[in-house]
Amino acid sequence: MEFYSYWRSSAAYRVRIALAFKGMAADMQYVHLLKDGGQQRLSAYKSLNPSQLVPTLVDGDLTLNQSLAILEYLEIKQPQPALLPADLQLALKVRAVTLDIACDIHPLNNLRVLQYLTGPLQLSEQQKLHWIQHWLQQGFQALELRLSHQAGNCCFGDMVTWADLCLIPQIYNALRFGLDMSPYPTLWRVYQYCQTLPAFIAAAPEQQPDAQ
Ligand SMILES: O=C(O)/C=C\C(=O)CC(=O)CC(=O)O
Repeated sequence: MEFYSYWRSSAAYRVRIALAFKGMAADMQYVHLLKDGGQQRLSAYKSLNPSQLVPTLVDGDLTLNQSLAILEYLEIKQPQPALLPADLQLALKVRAVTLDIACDIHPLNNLRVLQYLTGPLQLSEQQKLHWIQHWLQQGFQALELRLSHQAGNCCFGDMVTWADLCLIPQIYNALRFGLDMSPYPTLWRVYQYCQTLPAFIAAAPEQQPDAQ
């Protein structure tokens, strides 16, 4: 398998955690989102992923974008150790949390959106930061309420699931932008716990060879 990653991409970070957790090897390919005007825009990468986003996974004939689809592929290819609960209702709730993060939080603060705010829309850095923190706060408030009753060490009891794979990179991103995490004690507790697990440590942005 080849995996196209960027150290600070929270979508790539989700998949790196899954690869490490399942002990699956991948040939890492690095796409620098800022260098050369954004290497994701170079034609070689664009032909692999017309969305010009990371991550992309290539496994034989299969070229797959979207981190959640890639997580699903890895789960099918190597079911153990599982990252989804066996209980159907719980597994669906895990999926809903992944969508809360991947659809409703992360895209609003993604690089291309921020570049559009400060480029064509001419927002100041301070206005950009306000935008970022506003959407993080909205998303995290809902997640805190949703998870406070069911979280243990992880979002769903003590089992590491896709929800944690999405949450921890999103909190990493929030910390980058100076978000105060004190209103979200459950999310913060899960973050602290997951940071002690080997798969999360190995997948962390600062551990990647393309980190600078
Ligand atoms: O400033 C940079 O290093 C460029 C890009 C990113 O971090 C990736 C993102 O767009 C944020 C994210 O995925 O959470």
